[in-house]
Amino acid sequence: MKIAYLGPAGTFTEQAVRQWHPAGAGLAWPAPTVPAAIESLRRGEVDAAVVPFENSVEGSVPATLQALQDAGEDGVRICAEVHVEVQFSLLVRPGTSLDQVVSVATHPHAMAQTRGWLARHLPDAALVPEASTARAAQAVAEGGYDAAVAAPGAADAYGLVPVAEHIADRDGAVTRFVVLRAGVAVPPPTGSDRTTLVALIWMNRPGALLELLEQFAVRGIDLSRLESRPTGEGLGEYCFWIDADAHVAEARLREALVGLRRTCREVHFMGSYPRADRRPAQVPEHADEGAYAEAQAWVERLSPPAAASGASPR
Ligand SMILES: O=C(O)C(=O)C[C@]1(C(=O)O)C=C[C@@H](O)C=C1
Repeated sequence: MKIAYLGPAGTFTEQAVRQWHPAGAGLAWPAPTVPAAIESLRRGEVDAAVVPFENSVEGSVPATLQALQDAGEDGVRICAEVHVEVQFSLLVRPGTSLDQVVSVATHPHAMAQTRGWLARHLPDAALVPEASTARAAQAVAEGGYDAAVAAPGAADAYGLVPVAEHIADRDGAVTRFVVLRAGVAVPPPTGSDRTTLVALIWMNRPGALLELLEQFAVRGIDLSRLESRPTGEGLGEYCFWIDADAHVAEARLREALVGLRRTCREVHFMGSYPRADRRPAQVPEHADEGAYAEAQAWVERLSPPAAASGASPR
């Protein structure tokens, strides 16, 4: 399997690839940006793309959400997720000391997670955003900057050394990565699944967001994430990214999707896939498969199809 990921070698995304597909990691293609990884999947040059989705401290990764919004429902789908614990080191060329550092490069999400440490220890340093933490480390090796905030493992890849370790402002940060594929079947339900949707509601309709949430609430579906993002169509035009703790094969989610489709301007199905933490879904009794099957059968008994009831249309 050929896998594209946000490169170069040494990113946290590469760690996610190793976790998801240890055998495929050696052949993986380090894409320069998230959109480039997704585009290579759309063009059929790779079988999967692994990209960062959200971080427990800094929130969602805009480049990924935007690229997926641009790709639309028919482009690519999420088929798995991977959680990676992130830890940051300040990497320099051998021989550089902390007081010699006047420029620091890293990915904006890594910058945000180490902002306090950088302000305390390098208040005068120029902070430069780079495409990834490993790209920043590579640029330090090339002489472009004095230091990079990167994964500890990136030091070996680029001949750098840590001048400081564990520099995150909060311990235990986790980044959630998603595995994208094109033209493959939805993975079967496992009892611990998530479904990602993008919904565009009628913005001028009072109660439209409440109506969207009700589709899940009345069917006993827990939402683990709800985020509004601009659609790009104009000021005040938003779409909602939703993570629902259910699988599209379950009756409760299928009915919720019917409700969303009827009441929203647009709904995009981005994939149903197993949760990385394998936490079993909490399904209330009134929303389990048995409850839906029993209720459906009852409705059918109430009004049999016209032909079967013997009624002749006039
Ligand atoms: O630059 C990397 O190493 C990445 O894999 C990207 C990324 C991100 O987009 O959040 C992943 C995890 C860290 O939070 C910092 C950067």
